[in-house]
Amino acid sequence: MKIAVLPGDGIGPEIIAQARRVLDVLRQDGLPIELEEAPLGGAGYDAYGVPYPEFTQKLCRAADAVLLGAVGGPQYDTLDRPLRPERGLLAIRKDLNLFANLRPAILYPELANASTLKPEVVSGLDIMIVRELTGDIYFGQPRGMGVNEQGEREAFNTMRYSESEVRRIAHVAFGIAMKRNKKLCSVDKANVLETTEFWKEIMIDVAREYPQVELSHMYVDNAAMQLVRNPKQFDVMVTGNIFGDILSDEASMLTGSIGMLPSASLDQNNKGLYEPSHGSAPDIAGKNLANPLATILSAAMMLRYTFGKEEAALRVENAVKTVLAQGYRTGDIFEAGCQKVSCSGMGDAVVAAL
Ligand SMILES: NC(=O)c1ccc[n+]([C@@H]2O[C@H](COP(=O)([O-])OP(=O)(O)OC[C@H]3O[C@@H](n4cnc5c(N)ncnc54)[C@H](O)[C@@H]3O)[C@@H](O)[C@H]2O)c1
Ligand SMILES: CC(C)[C@H](C(=O)O)[C@@H](O)C(=O)O
Ligand SMILES: [Mg+2]
Repeated sequence: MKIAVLPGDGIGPEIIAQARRVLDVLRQDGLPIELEEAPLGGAGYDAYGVPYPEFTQKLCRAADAVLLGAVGGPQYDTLDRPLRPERGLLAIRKDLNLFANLRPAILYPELANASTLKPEVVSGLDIMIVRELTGDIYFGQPRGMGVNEQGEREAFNTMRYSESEVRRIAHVAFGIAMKRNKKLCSVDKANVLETTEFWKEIMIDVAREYPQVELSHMYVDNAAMQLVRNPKQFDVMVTGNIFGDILSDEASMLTGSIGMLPSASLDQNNKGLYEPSHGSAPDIAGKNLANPLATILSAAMMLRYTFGKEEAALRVENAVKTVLAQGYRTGDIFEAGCQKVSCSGMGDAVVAAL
């Protein structure tokens, strides 16, 4: 089980350290886990002058899976655009063809009060957001900044999807829906954007191969509203890169915190990159305050999706449930009556629960 570990920037190294401790326990108990670290993002720029250095590329291409902390930080925001940390993240996703991003928003019952919604609206929440990750306005050409025909400065990006890109993510989403409750909601803006009208058309076409799945469609603005009105109407949601980015951050708060939302980014063969959905949290970086659970839960997703180690994945997820039931909380999910712990303190608790 060859895992490339990319701590990245900001809180990245702190949360990755805790996930590594979890993997160390599993290794001691017999899983043949091999970990090797490399820099990505700002750390890549600092070490090699580019956000996705060749050293990192080689390691990640040779690995079975990649575990990533987060990238980015204000100190890098003034770099030339291609050198910015976030470009390193986009580059590795494209390089490894990680087109299917799974972001499960699950409410642990102990965190019902941490959710921004009333407990009765979110209790039992379990949504899987399937986000297309290597297309859309993130990658569409042309893009850039320049001067238009009138001599005025302008900037542009292109929302673009090919048929094969939409078909393959549709199959992933329908496949997941088949294993769950056979309900899939495709989120688009087909009333305005050709790209997503096309998306919707292809979703309807692929649906013919999955007659047991009930496919519905929703405009993204309504979906954003419905997620905070009545989120339990959703089971699996499938959407494009930018809508999925935004809706998954929104959904994270239904579960109590962005620090609880893991993710898997998969290629056609379940090789994957696993990372929390949040960023490098510069406001709390270096203070041992970050919630490491999204990263630890991402490691559990890695055990499940890339390595097929369902039992080990459940063991990690159950350890997370245990520490929440024991009352351990980092600041982002803290409530009166619970025990406040640091990032490493949460790691201690998870290791003890394992
Ligand atoms: N996948 C990634 O690596 C990724 C994702 C999102 C943003 N970013 C980058 O991260 C930097 C900061 O972005 P941002 O501030 O918009 O988003 P962010 O997710 O880093 O932070 C948003 C808020 O959530 C809090 N937060 C995030 N993760 C947390 C955790 N584990 N525990 C407790 N609190 C947590 C932060 O303290 C902050 O208040 C930017 O450079 C951005 O581009 C990277
Ligand atoms: C940092 C950024 C490139 C990234 C994205 O937009 O995909 C992040 O917000 C995420 O959700 O993983
Ligand atoms: Mg995001």
